[in-house]
Amino acid sequence: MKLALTIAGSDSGGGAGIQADLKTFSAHGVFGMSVITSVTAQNTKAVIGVEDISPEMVYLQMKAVFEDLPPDAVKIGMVSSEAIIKAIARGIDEFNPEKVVLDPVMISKSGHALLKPDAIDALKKELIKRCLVVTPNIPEAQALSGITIKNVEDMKKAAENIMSYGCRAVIVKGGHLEDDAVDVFFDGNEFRELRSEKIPTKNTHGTGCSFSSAIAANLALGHDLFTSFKLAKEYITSAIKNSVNIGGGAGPVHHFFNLYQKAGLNV
Ligand SMILES: Nc1ncnc2c1ncn2[C@@H]1O[C@H](COP(=O)(O)OP(=O)(O)OP(=O)(O)O)[C@@H](O)[C@H]1O
Ligand SMILES: Cc1ncc(CO)c(N)n1
Repeated sequence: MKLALTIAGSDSGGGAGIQADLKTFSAHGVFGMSVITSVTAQNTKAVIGVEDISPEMVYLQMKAVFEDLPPDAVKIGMVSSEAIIKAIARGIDEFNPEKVVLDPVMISKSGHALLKPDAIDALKKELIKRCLVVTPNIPEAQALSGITIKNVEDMKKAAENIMSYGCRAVIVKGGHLEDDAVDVFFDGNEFRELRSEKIPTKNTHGTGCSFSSAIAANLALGHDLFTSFKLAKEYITSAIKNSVNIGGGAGPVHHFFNLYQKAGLNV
């Protein structure tokens, strides 16, 4: 059994954060574990409260997991504050995971800040260099690079800039582009693009979380980074196509666990 760990915030609505990550791991047949950084009171419409877990408790959750259940890959999502970033950096340095995917979550789809503005500097200086790949969406790539992004060329410039903080690859996600959903991958040598048609739906809660968790799950399964990106892009496209129209706001993407299909059952 392969193991994957998510270090992220809890979404009470079940569509993003820890909940989306664990559903994604299960859909890939990977055993999921969690380090909770923050608890959000959230649904498809809004975030109505946020309470951070103490940095020491974030570190202790990492210690408990790594000392007994060393993960094959790690995904980091909402980190909330500089103190939590420092606790995660301490855990990474002590336990040395090889494959870390960082989704630099800043603002929820409903518009609520999930990272304190003064923590962006710590994200750049303390976390990015400890990660294999960073997966910003367009507003996050703009905030990290200082480059205004209007098209794929700008996405490439931003990816190059973010690489300078010391990760081994960057994927700038194009879900916020007007036309096709184009994601740009850069590993310091070459740029590669994966494109899918924009699916016309309001139900995209959890796309970014599920996408980065799918990359981590595929890395845990032993795929190389670009293959993991390609598989994750297929997974998220399918999850958005099958997104669920629940709640009054942006409904969640759907995660398939195909064990029933494997057993020949049609449920
Ligand atoms: N409407 C859509 N149709 C097709 N693909 C999409 C759509 N929206 C997002 N994607 C894809 O989903 C993945 C996640 O991208 P997105 O830019 O939505 O992340 P995000 O903004 O970080 O998500 P979140 O708001 O959950 O944090 C990318 O591969 C992107 O191309
Ligand atoms: C806890 C959490 N993490 C990430 C996101 C993504 O926007 C969210 N809405 N909530």
